[in-house]
Amino acid sequence: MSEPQHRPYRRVLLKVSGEVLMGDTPYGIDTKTVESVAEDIREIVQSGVELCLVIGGGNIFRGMAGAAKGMERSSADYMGMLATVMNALAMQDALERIGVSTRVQSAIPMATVCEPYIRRRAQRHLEKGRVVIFAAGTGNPFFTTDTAAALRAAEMQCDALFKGTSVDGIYSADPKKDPEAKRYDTLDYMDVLAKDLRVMDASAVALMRDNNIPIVVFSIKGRGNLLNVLKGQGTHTVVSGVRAA
Ligand SMILES: Nc1ncnc2c1ncn2[C@@H]1O[C@H](COP(=O)(O)OP(=O)(O)OP(=O)(O)O)[C@@H](O)[C@H]1O
Ligand SMILES: O=c1ccn([C@@H]2O[C@H](COP(=O)(O)O)[C@@H](O)[C@H]2O)c(=O)[nH]1
Repeated sequence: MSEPQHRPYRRVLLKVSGEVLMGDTPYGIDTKTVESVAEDIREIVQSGVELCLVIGGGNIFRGMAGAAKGMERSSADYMGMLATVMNALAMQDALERIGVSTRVQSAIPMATVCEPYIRRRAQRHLEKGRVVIFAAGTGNPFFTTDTAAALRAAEMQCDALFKGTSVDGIYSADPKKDPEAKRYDTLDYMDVLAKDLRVMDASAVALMRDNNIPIVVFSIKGRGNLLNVLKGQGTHTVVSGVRAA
């Protein structure tokens, strides 16, 4: 497999898997894990990268899980979106405690808690060096935070979408289920879609393909991984329009 190509990124959207924020606990927010991710984020903000964040909600609630137990899907999805607001506030708190200036913007307006999502305002925050945390996904049920991350990455004209998750890249099959699965260094958008490699929603991958924004999948579990991957080092998979040789 070829070495991943490094290109400098000026503005990045980082999607953090909600499940990672559980740390070793079975549910919810592990403060130490949130603090560790916050330290990683501070490092890359200090390196001059403009950073926005989308955090999943899988550590608290997923709409599909509620629907599987008989809930109306839309109501369950709104609960999932509210879960992402809790994660966003936890991350904001951890970042501000270590001196990183942040704003939370929610796709579901909640005026007493955070700003509503306003695209031009978010861009201004980024220009000023603030980390913008986009909460409540897209604000619509039947979507996921992967799609929200892709949507905001396109709106913010990001140079890359980083997906920080619990696996260190995209494999030929789910590595948690298939120990024989092989990791790719690079992939074309179409490969991910055609091979049905389910590390990220197909709608998110298609949106990134249409806007020619590379996706970088890496494990955010190890301290320092984010900066390494940003430098083009460490283990990760880059998805772009460039097919591997
Ligand atoms: N081909 C594949 N390569 C790598 N990972 C895969 C693949 N197929 C499925 N996966 C799974 O995808 C998951 C990565 O997605 P993640 O858990 O971050 O989901 P998410 O829904 O975005 O996050 P959350 O809901 O926790 O916020 C990993 O747990 C991994 O086991
Ligand atoms: O745009 C969106 C984003 C999310 N949801 C709901 O939230 C949960 C948690 O998000 P994950 O991406 O699974 O971490 C998701 O399962 C949906 O129920 C949504 O409805 N719309």
